[in-house]
Amino acid sequence: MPCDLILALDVPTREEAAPILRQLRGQLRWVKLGLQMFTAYGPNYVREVAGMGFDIFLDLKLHDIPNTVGKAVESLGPLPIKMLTLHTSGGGEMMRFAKAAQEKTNPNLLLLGVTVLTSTDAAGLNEIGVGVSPAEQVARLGKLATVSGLRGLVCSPLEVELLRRTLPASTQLVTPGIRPSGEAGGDDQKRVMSPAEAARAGSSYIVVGRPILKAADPAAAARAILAELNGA
Ligand SMILES: O=c1ccn([C@@H]2O[C@H](COP(=O)(O)O)[C@@H](O)[C@H]2O)c(=O)[nH]1
Repeated sequence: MPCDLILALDVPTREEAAPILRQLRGQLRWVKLGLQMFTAYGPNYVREVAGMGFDIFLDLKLHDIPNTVGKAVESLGPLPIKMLTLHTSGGGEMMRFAKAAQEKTNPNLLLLGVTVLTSTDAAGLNEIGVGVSPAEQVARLGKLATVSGLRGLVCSPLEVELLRRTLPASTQLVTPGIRPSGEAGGDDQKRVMSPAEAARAGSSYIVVGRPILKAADPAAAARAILAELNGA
């Protein structure tokens, strides 16, 4: 199963983003715009990056009452975005409202349900009153998202094999928590794998931010990961 790279463009300014996008144009297909860039520059920046030829994953992780999330999806629908996130922990009704709004405003948009953040481990789940392992919670939320109409999930690559055994084969599994060493350390990501391991496990897409953005040559780091995926 092919696995593509999504660059998480988590930088403070558009000036910092510009040379990276310029150098990767034509080589990288997907760019993820998240809370940092969207809160700074808003919908116009989404249009601008899409206009450069990139496919846009808008990672806003919506989580609110069903009506509010549905209305937010309606407002976002006309944007040139191909993926949009919401938190599955918002519940089945919230996801159904989001799905209905997406079908109405942007039928080709893939809604992705975030299961358990890759920065959360068993202790982190326990801290918020969830007494099961990350894998069990991901399986539970993944099933809820699927019966609520979502066709894609965000999870750690560590849970991909488990989800592939239980969910429809067409489910798109998008996995952040990618570290080229394959090991967590030094930052907030806890449930991690290397790019090649994540691809072999069955990820549809991997999401990589800091390992590319903090490299001496970000464009070269992105190209190295693309090559690693091609060889996986
Ligand atoms: O569970 C999740 C969901 C989303 N993310 C996002 O992915 C990138 C990862 O960035 P790195 O710098 O490679 O850690 C970031 O934008 C997160 O908001 C995630 O990490 N985990």
